[in-house]
Amino acid sequence: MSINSALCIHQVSLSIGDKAILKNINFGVERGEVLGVLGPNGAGKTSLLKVIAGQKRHQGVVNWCGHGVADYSIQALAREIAVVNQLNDVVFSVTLKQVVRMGLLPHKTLLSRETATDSQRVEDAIQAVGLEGKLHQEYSSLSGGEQQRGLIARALVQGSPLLILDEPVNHLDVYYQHQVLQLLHDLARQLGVTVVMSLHDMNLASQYCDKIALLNSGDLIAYGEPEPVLNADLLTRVFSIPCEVKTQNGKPHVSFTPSRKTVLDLSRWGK
Ligand SMILES: Nc1ncnc2c1ncn2[C@@H]1O[C@H](COP(=O)(O)OP(=O)(O)OP(=O)(O)O)[C@@H](O)[C@H]1O
Repeated sequence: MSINSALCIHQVSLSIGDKAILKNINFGVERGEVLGVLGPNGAGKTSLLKVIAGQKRHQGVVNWCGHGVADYSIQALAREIAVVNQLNDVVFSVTLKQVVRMGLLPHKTLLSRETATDSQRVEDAIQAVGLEGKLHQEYSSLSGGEQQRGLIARALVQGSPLLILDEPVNHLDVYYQHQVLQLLHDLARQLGVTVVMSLHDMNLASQYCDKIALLNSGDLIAYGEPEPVLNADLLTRVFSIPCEVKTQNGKPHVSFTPSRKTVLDLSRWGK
């Protein structure tokens, strides 16, 4: 990890009450890299993304391009960092186009009007995520996967050089999982956008991420390229399920082989 990395996470810790959520995390991400944050439920993935996005008070340093995220004004931070949270951040009655248009706000003043170029940018982003037929549909009536793609379109419109996404493919079918991850990968490669996202699917992470951060109970267990991090012994230990890793198309491919025994006690639910 370099202290000079575009995104530098240095000795970052987060506690809530007496619970340590993140423990002395250190890594760096370069411009145009795609980082996948992996780990079991409760490992601290969302908390880490919120810390990086400047949404949670923490100990230690989070620098983006040499400046602490806490030092940016709210509008300057929104120009630098676009965030796609897990679904639920649009609660009022608006169309898809209006939601995506919100991505323009960090670039506008109170009095500035939307230009033809702005409008085209919004429509292009909606097209990029395959929702051009839904422009005027009420956002809340879209399916979970369509809403997710709408939020990604909003982040595209925002045009920030750092893109943070919490489980961006969670609600997507297999076709759109690959479409969205390929789009994020292309943004990184072609426009130099730095992408940081949490994922649960290790094989998607292996295919689309340059680096992987593996968290467990708030600790950074491993960090680096997919091959050393997606290691069978390590994953078996972290996820408590036997696991095998083979190489497919030059990338690690992970298969878990769970035992059929359940740890949940169903005896009280019988007749
Ligand atoms: N406000 C809070 N108060 C108490 N505990 C919290 C709070 N926010 C998060 N936590 C705890 O911090 C831990 C990490 O939560 P986080 O949401 O970051 O995990 P995650 O890795 O994203 O999990 P998941 O895969 O289930 O989404 C969890 O044990 C969670 O219960």
